[in-house]
Formats: sequence, C-alpha cells, structure tokens
Amino acid sequence: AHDWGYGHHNGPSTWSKSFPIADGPRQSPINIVPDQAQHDPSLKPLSIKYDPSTANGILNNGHSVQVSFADGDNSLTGGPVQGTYRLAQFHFHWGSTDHHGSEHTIHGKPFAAELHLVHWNADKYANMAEAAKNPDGLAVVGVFLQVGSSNPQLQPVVDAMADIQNMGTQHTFSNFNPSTLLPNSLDYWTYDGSLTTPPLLESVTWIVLKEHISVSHEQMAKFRSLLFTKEGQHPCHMQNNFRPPQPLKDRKVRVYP
Ligand SMILES: NS(=O)(=O)c1ccc(C(=O)O)c(S(=O)(=O)NCCc2ccccc2)c1
Ligand SMILES: [Zn+2]
Repeated sequence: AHDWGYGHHNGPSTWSKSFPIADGPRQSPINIVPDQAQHDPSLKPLSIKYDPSTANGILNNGHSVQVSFADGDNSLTGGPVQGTYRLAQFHFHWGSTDHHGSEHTIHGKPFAAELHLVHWNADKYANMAEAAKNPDGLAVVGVFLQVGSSNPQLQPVVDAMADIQNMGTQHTFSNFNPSTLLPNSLDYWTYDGSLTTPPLLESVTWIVLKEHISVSHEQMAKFRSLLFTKEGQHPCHMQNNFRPPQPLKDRKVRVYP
C-alpha cells in the first residue's frame, strides 16, 4: 500500500499517484484571504457542545497525535451546516519551527500549528467511514495555534505525549473537554473542502475559526518530540506534518459574521 507521509519521497507532492483526487476541485487546505470572503445571511453562529466523559484515548498514528471520542452527546450544530454533526476525534498539524506548521494560512501567513476537531453527519450516516464518502459527511473545525504564552488547557494533551512517543502507541485519555481548546470567539470562515491527508476525500465542510489559541515554545517542543517512527526504528521526529495550501478553483470562502 502507498505508505504516504510527509517526507521527500512520500509527501504531499507524491500523493496524487495513489490518490488522484489530490488534484480535485475541492481540496484542502487553502490560503484564506479575509477581504475576499463573502458575507452570507444564511450562515448561523456555531453551536458546539461536548461531553468530556466521552474522551477515550490518545494515539500516535504515525501522522499526528489524535484524541478519539466515544459516540455520545458531542454535537456541532448551526454555523454553515444543517443538522447535527458528532465529534469523532481531534488532532494537530505543526512545523519544525514556531514560524510555520498550520495547514490553512491567512494572507499567506502560516501559524505554528493547527487543531482539527473532526465531526461527522450523524443525522444522515451510520458512522464516520460512511460519512466520509459523502459531500456533506464531515465538518472539521480548524483552530490556529500561535506561539506565545503557555496554554494550560493544552497541557493534558502535551503531558500525555510522553506515553505515545512512537508510531502506533496509544494511552487512555479521559475526562477531557475539547471545548477548553476553543478560543473565546467562534467567528469563522467556511468553505467546501476535503480531508488534508489521504484519502483526501472531498467530504469536508471546513469551519476555520478567526481567533487563535496560544501555545508556548516549550509546549511546541513536546509536539516535536513525538516520532513518525516505530519503536526500534531509526527515530524520525514528527514535525512538518502539514499539507500546503491547494488551489481554490471554483470556490468561494464565506465569513461569519
Ligand atoms: N486533517 S483532516 O481533518 O482532514 C483528517 C486527517 C486525518 C484523519 C484520519 O484518518 O485520522 C481524518 S479522519 O479522522 O476524518 N479520518 C478520515 C475519514 C475516514 C474515516 C474512516 C475511514 C476512511 C476515512 C481527518
Ligand atoms: Zn487535520
């Protein structure tokens, strides 16, 4: 199988060989140009409600660090979506320095990292995999992380990284409320896009928050201490696990408010 990654030989520029949709009409991420974003009266405020008791594990999947949630009352409603989307997992993308690492960019400017909260359309589909095959199947909330003061809300995730250094390792992770990772404002940009990793399915309504959260340089160093590699393999630090911005093609970015 195409073991895709972020290296020179298996990185984003090679993905179209195994995943031709990489050159499709609604790929993510994109560069966001705020003054070109359109107001749309049909857009609503985002409504997000998570149940911390459903957090059930933290995993190094070889591409990112991912916290997964059991099916429960974790809902995203309002915003650009119809119906109720359920939180499945959140993960991050980051760089080798504090000056880059996010997937979306604003006016061409990257942030040090980007948090993705992945939700699936539980009104219409039986599970995440089914939802991922449909254009209205997924909704991902993106939150920029800007290096500055330490973020105490991130610390439980940062501390758990010590237990999942190698690819394929996981650890229990419970009683965590991911809404503590959201900024004060839920104002957002939204556009129709895709997964930013293979299989790059064009099934994501992207909701990128305007306000960032903070992360300290030391906390970022802990992200970079994670490994792409398995125990016993020559260690390769997990960093630059981001796909660069893709062509906007025939799409408009909308903004709320
Ligand atoms: N950067 S992103 O938000 O686009 C994203 C990245 C990786 C993954 C993942 O597969 O873990 C996901 S996922 O959790 O949505 N999984 C992909 C959807 C999928 C699930 C099950 C089977 C096939 C595809 C999303
Ligand atoms: Zn992601």
